[in-house]
Amino acid sequence: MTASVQPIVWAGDHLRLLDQRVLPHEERWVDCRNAFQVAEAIHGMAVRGAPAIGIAAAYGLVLDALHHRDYDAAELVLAESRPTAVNLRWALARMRGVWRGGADAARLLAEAQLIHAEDLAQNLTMGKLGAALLPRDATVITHCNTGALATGGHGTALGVIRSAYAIGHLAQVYNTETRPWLQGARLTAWELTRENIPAKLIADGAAAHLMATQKIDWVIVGADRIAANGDTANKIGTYSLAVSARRHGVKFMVVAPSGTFDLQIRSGQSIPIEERVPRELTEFRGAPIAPLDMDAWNPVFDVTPADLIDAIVCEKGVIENPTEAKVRALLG
Ligand SMILES: CSC[C@H]1O[C@H](OP(=O)(O)O)[C@H](O)[C@@H]1O
Repeated sequence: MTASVQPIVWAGDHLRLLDQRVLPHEERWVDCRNAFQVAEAIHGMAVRGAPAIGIAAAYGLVLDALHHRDYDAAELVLAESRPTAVNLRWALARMRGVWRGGADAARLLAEAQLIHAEDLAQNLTMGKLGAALLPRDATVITHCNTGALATGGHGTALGVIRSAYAIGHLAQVYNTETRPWLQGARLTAWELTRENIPAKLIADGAAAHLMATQKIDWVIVGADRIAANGDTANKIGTYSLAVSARRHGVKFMVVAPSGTFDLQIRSGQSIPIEERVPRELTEFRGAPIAPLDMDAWNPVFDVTPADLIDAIVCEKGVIENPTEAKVRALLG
């Protein structure tokens, strides 16, 4: 079972990206013909989501290889497009391994397409593993967008939700709006409503009240980088969801493929947190929300300590109550 939407499409000599800046009310595509244009699409969040930006970056290298452009320059501009999601660097490293072997554009394309296909397969595996942790007719909260739009298809946390719904283990989703970029209100809502999965949108600030007043079984989120000890960087607001979940006896699940783990860093303190421009907070689509002279601080990720996480689901298996020993045992 895969989601109907495919936001990343290889079109023979260019890459087509479903522009996530204008969903859900407009379906517009961005056509990229070189690595720089893919890097711009990643930085500008036309394509976003940790696995999706890794997949897009892999295709970006192919675009430049097709025209025999400098590989190192292409890799650098892509690597610098966003700092937190380690999947970007993981994909670039995997492609470099192939290029170093003297690969031509056709071989690089095959590897990019393999990364893309493997991500979908991993998400379907994680969907099954995560759905099995949920009780029948579960009620869950999810944050940001972790669906087909953020991955190679099906999704990570939203993939667990899709898989759980398919087997009767899901009665209700509450998806947070996820300010300031509204991945939840615009993208997760779009994916859930297209598939008639029972969901209610909530303000980010309503999640703790929901957990305090109603039976919530799990909070299920994605990840952008997971340190060796299980500390997890994810969309801003994830940490406060984890604190509220622990306070109210709600279980907390992180869903991420193995390409999201960064075993080079031992704790979340070493994860670079992306800060974006203040106007993403003070405006929405160019319309001012705050006074024009209002400054803002706009970190777009935070780190949830491993001791607030009940389970990390990846395609290699489930890590319950994650510790460095357990993470390394599963992921080497
Ligand atoms: C499937 S992981 C998606 C992950 O990426 C999102 O961040 P962004 O929308 O800024 O790329 C968010 O942290 C999601 O959990």
